Amino acid sequence: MCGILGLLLHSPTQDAAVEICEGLSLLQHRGQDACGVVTCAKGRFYQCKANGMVRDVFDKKAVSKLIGSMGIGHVRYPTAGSSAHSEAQPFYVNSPYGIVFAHNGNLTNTQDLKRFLDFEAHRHINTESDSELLLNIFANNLQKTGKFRINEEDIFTAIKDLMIECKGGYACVAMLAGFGIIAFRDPCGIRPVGMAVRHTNDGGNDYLFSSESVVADAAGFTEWDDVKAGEAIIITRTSVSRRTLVPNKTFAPDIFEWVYFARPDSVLDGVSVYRSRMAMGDLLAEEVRRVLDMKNIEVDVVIPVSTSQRWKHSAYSNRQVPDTSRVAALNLAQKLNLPYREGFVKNRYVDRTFIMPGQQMRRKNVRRKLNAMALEFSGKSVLIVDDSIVRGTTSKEIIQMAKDVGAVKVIFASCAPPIRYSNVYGIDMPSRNELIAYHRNPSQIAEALGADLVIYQTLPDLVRSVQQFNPKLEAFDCSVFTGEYVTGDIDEKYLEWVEASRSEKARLSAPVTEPSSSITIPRPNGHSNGLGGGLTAAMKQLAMEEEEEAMKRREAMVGCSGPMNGADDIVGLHNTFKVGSM
Ligand SMILES: O=P(O)(O)OC[C@H]1O[C@H](OP(=O)(O)OP(=O)(O)O)[C@H](O)[C@@H]1O
Ligand SMILES: NC(=O)CC[C@H](N)C(=O)O
Ligand SMILES: [Mg+2]
Repeated sequence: MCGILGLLLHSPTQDAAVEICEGLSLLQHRGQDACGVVTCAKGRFYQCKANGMVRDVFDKKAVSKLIGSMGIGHVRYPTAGSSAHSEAQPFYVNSPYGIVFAHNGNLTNTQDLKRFLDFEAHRHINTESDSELLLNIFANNLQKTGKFRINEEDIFTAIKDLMIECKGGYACVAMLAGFGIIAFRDPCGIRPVGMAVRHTNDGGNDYLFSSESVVADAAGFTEWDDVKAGEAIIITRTSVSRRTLVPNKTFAPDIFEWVYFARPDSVLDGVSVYRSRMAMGDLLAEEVRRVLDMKNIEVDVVIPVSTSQRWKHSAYSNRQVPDTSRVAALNLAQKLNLPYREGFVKNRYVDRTFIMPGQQMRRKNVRRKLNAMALEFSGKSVLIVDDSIVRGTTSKEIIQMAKDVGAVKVIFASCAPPIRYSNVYGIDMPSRNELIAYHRNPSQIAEALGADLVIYQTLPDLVRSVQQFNPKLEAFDCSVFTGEYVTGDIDEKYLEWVEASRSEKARLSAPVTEPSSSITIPRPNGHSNGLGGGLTAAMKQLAMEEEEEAMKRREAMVGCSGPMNGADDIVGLHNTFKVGSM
């Protein structure tokens, strides 16, 4: 799950960069590792990208160099490759025509694509990012037209072929130099992207593509319309063309977008995230009541995992972390007629922990992020509500915190069912073994977390929480709960490979060979960790993570210290590159 954005302004004399950066800051909750923007003016591209948050990478000087009235942007949460600067997006290829590309999701046939691009298309791939492969497949398909100038028809054909060739989850935005911006969504519509319009005073239209509708609302765009599964939209200065290219698959957006990823003030595929979370609280209340009655347990107070906040921290103000569990917890408390109290106070300067790289970093940050107020816990039987329990990092820490400040009983309720399976479509949950619910029943989970009782939402109720607001949504990707993958092509061998190559453990072991391939996956950042042989696994893990953090800091400072990805040069962070105009 990353954030993607595209903007084309009606006036060719206006710059798009400021609005793109503001939009990206509204999508920051979708990716905190790296961000980037590429704009286009008179057929030339201008780029700025680096590891770090939008507020850190895009200062006034950087934005002022991004000229041009159209552009695309990206915030990254890595699910393939590493966190290296070279894998920050948008990606660029100069041929054909000059293309930049930003991707949210994850491909599941990367080894086949890699082989094809190498042996048949003869395209050089310089990183481990699946998004670089996706871009090169798109470029190769456009190249096949052999045309000096292309049109919409050629682009639709290229994307249609891409949708047949590329498996997995992908919502993408692209820009062709001097031509326009493009958005498309995989045939199951697993990841979100939509479009909106802003009517200008001189009778023209500005166009926006964004992962979430909140960006459109904030920038005065209206007529939000989701890109359909298997559909592509091409916007030039003179036309908007849209076409469903692969119509026969089941539309199955990832239900975890409503559970955790998206902001509550967004509407995804016709369903308000906020309303769906209220419904999650209502339905979870019924399950909580049933279990508490059955076990004859009394609860004094309902406490969500975090508190709301808004802050002005940078040029891009009004950033708001989703704080997913609050909406549901409030409804749950009302339904059960129990007091609702904000027992945990959040340090607003610590970001989302689940999307942080490395377990050590995630654990450290839960404590830094949340503080339990003794007066709400002491001597009470508390029901803590969170949106989900994944690795158990957050819940374990806060259950302990609640006990430390005197809670006599801690019951933990989750708005999502137990998560027992890997995600392969763009959420970094590669390893079943790392999931607290894997091979555990609720009472074993409670024991592992240190809670007196854990209560989960049922899957039918979770589906109902979203579906009731748009009955046209007939299916969802619920693979993390069921192990059933909507693309229908994920087998045990693939899951084992993902697990072996991307789990926490994998980082400590030797490179992994991909299934039925001789290609090796290098360590994160493609370099040796330089550790001696006498360290314990835990010490190695910590040292690796610290080294990675330091590496990221160094990379963010100098702009590009890793391998290049087409557009990079060695002039530093705010590099500008130029390509021939069309
Ligand atoms: O079981 P875990 O592995 O800890 O993952 C689940 C937790 O991670 C997320 O919080 P996060 O801090 O990322 O974001 P938030 O501030 O939106 O709650 C989510 O809301 C859960 O609290
Ligand atoms: N979370 C995402 O959407 C990640 C996009 C892409 N797979 C990457 O790792 O950069
Ligand atoms: Mg949370």
